[in-house]
Amino acid sequence: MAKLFRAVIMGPPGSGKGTISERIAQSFGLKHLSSGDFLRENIAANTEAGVLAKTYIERGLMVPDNVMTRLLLPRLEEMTRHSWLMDGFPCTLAQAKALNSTCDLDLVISLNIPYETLKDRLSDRWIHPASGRVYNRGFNPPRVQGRDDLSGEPLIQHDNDQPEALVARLRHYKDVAKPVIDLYKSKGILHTFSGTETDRIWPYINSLLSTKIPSRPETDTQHIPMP
Ligand SMILES: Nc1ncnc2c1ncn2[C@H]1C[C@H](O)[C@@H](COP(=O)(O)OP(=O)(O)OP(=O)(O)O)O1
Ligand SMILES: Nc1nc2c(ncn2[C@@H]2O[C@H](COP(=O)(O)OP(=O)(O)O)[C@@H](O)[C@H]2O)c(=O)[nH]1
Repeated sequence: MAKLFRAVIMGPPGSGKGTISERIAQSFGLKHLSSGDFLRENIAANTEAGVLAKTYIERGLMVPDNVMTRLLLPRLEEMTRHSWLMDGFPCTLAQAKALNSTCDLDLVISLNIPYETLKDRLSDRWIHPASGRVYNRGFNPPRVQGRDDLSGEPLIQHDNDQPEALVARLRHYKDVAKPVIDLYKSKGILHTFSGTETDRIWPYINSLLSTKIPSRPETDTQHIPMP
């Protein structure tokens, strides 16, 4: 079996983690795991962790580390046959240490995007709340304005994506992410990408991953029978 590949993508809100994760998943056959998606699934299924997490998310707060690790680590432990890319976790040092005790990461991508760019993107981010799919009127507009492409349901904007909330969110990100970034730097697995446009950053990420993942993982490869 091809060697499994485990990666994490980090960056402030609006840096393009979700957008780039989708491209990586498509190009390299990794499973895109998202902490936000796990939380939404657990909230929808009314699990114990989901009910607890909801009380924090509704107040615009981060979910406590012990709830996040209780929720995510068992899911990762189950993924013994898959290569994956995790988006949104770890975001604190405690989460990173817990992840470290579960698996060895091959690579960490950190996105470094200027404040003005984040502000512009997030003030125009439209979200389909049930799925977490995101749109941006300039960059990837929905086919029908204000509606999700797949379900046709209405899109919403989050108050905390608006500029008034962004400075505090970014300050919080910088404070909690710094020790995580330092940890991955010391392990020699951190790769930082800077820029204002996803389309210009993507080729660099693509070529880095091409050197690390020689072929699509076996589990995702289609076997075409010989004629
Ligand atoms: N690793 C985590 N630790 C604690 N709370 C988390 C974590 N990941 C997600 N959450 C919480 C806080 C978020 O408000 C909520 C939804 O997450 P997510 O869908 O990633 O949206 P977000 O809009 O806050 O992130 P971003 O702006 O970076 O995309 O879940
Ligand atoms: N204008 C513009 N918008 C982008 C670009 N890359 C991503 N976006 C949009 O910016 C917003 C934030 O991207 P997202 O992937 O959700 O970032 P995340 O918060 O780090 O997961 C979304 O509305 C994306 O559609 C870009 O290069 N230019």
